[in-house]
Amino acid sequence: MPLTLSRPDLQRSTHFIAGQWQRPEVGPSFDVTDPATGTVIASIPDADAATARSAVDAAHAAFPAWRKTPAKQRAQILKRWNDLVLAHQEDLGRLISREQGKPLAEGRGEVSYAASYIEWFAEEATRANGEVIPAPAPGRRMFALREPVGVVAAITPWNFPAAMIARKIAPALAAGCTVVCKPAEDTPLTSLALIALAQEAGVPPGVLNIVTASREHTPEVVDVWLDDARVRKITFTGSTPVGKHLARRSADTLKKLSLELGGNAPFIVFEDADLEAAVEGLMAAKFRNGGQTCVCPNRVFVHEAVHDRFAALLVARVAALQVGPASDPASQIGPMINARAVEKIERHVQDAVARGAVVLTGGMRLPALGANYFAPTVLAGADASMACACEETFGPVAPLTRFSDEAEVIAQANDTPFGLAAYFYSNDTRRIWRLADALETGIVGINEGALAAEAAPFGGVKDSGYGREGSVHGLDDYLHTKYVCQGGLDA
Ligand SMILES: NC(=O)c1ccc[n+]([C@@H]2O[C@H](COP(=O)([O-])OP(=O)(O)OC[C@H]3O[C@@H](n4cnc5c(N)ncnc54)[C@H](O)[C@@H]3O)[C@@H](O)[C@H]2O)c1
Ligand SMILES: N[C@@H](CC=O)C(=O)O
Repeated sequence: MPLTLSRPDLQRSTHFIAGQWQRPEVGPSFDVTDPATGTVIASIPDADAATARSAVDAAHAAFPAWRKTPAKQRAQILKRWNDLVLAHQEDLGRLISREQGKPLAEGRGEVSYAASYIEWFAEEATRANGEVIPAPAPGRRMFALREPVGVVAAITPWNFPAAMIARKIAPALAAGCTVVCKPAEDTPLTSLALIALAQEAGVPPGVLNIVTASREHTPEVVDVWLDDARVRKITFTGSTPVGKHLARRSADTLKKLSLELGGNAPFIVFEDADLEAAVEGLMAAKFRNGGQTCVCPNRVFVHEAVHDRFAALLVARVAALQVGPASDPASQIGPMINARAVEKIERHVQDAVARGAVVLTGGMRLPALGANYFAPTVLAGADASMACACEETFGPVAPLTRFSDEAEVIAQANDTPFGLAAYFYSNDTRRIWRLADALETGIVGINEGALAAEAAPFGGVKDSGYGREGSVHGLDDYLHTKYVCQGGLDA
């Protein structure tokens, strides 16, 4: 089915550097495909090192003027960008769904979610206040000023192609930084459309630059940015191995880093929980975007007293999920992003079954729908020896594990190198605060499955990374503090 947009010009297929949409006359390109069908949607340029460098040249040249642009003016541009994103919600939602595969309702929802970060940081731009420090000696005035860090490189994932770009670019621009961006190779079209709207909103040439690259060429592009001392910050969302690689490789130029990496979220259901609410919460947290979200529960611990009742309620809901392409309005679970993703999910399920888990529903690919579909799955009898308990499955699989004791389940929940999100359901106030304190994660959901919001600090601990996106803390990652002291002021 052709992709029809009310603004066809939002479907861009070139780099955007120094305010120009640029497509090299010669040079490699790569295909963007619809994960539902495998059909090619677009062919876009595959950047090389020279293109990556020219993006930094543009961002570096634009930085002095942009940092001096009054915060209120930067805020007004961001507000116009927010308005344009919302005005084109349907087109952007269609683009997201087509290249990423999520159902159209979720695609539209992601557009509002992305816009909420742009609006939030438009407002935060005008509040990057410094401090006047009481001087410890006479005749001095002491200040802490907050300044933009400089050129920021943003590397984004495919699972939220609009929201992850917005959550990085909006605070960078609000702080007065300029940006070079490389979107995920699976979903570049949404990013290009967002940048086209930013240009329309009045972001000056060079302030925002985007280059597209295939998986093969991505290291060549990003290595240029890692080695270039003019790039002062890397902001990355994606897998932990790539995040660690970026941390190692940026050490020589001591860049500031924000890393939003993988998770292995526990979801704990205590015997005193409201089971219907817990099932509802798990459905929202686990099956959003087909389970391809960094905060998706990866391990579900259920108290033995309620395990079978919870499992029955959950299986009824999961078995009823409608799987299909985004083009079908009835679809609730779309295709997985690509063949690698389906292979990993299948491997996790097969490994769990080989180690004694039982499939309560799902458990297999759905080839009649297409190569990238996997049935929403519930497993019982999961344990810590299984791959699905140690690695992020990133798919629609809920592995259930019985537990009997609070201390034991806390230890199990924390027994992972990851620490992004954790969820639990309980109605015991003392237990609630014991758990909130004991869980080693950056985010805790208590009787709630949907946690992300522009006003909330999003980020992890341990191997899930560092830095916070969104909230009043989200701007800090794009600012540094300059201490200024004036002496000789004694009367
Ligand atoms: N935290 C998240 O939101 C998130 C998002 C996507 C994937 N993941 C995790 O990562 C797993 C693999 O997914 P993926 O392969 O798309 O993630 P990935 O980390 O490989 O890709 C994320 C981004 O990093 C870029 N990238 C890849 N290799 C790079 C390199 N050597 N140097 C610089 N940039 C590089 C990609 O092009 C993409 O833009 C998933 O199964 C999931 O566990 C997490
Ligand atoms: N999708 C997350 C980010 C990573 O997947 C969010 O809920 O914002």
